[in-house]
Amino acid sequence: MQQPRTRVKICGITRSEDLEAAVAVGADAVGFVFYPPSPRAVGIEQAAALCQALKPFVSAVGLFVDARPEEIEAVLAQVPLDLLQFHGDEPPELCRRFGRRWIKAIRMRPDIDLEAEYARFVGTAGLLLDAYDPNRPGGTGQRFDWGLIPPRLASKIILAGGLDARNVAEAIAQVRPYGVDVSGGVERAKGIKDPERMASFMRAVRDGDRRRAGIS
Ligand SMILES: O=C(O)c1ccccc1N[C@@H]1O[C@H](COP(=O)(O)O)[C@@H](O)[C@H]1O
Repeated sequence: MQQPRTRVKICGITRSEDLEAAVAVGADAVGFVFYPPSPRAVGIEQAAALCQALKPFVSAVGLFVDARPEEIEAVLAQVPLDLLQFHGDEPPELCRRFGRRWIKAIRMRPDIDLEAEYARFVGTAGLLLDAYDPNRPGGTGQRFDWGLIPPRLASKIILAGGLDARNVAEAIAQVRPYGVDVSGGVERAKGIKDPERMASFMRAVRDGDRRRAGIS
């Protein structure tokens, strides 16, 4: 079998130079946060302009947190998103109604039954797992217990939550996820990415891929 390549999304892009740097280091996807309380939030016109600069074969992901359907439609009318990321308490019916591919974020707590969540969100392209924080819906820079992930689901999982260049190789070797998603771990300030941190993160991901393939 081919050596697996863990897909990488760099989330919370707000500036064209950060988008270019993310693509240059090999990100498979970039994320735009349409959640106004976030320090990484972007407006519709800003995101549309950023997407124009996106190279082929790199996906644009739109992140929403319990947005109203008309707010999501307004974004979709102007921003060419490839994938929707639902990071709140959206029910499956809402996730499915836009005719776009989507992923559902699950905030991990010890009592979560991930098999049941995967069965509930029929049609999802994957489950994005993030740390649970009672006060913030995501982007907290916190990790969760990776041991809560059933190995059977690994190929459906996009691992997130407190990842950075120091821990992502171990995360990949242990969880063997389809992809990883990072925001705070590659920033120098909220919403401002650091090219060096993005490059080290990508190197660490490839290191994790070698470890998961048993090549070290
Ligand atoms: O980035 C944000 O501000 C954000 C706000 C609300 C929900 C999710 C958000 N980001 C997502 O959070 C995870 C983990 O981020 P971090 O690497 O721990 O900083 C990631 O999936 C982002 O897409």
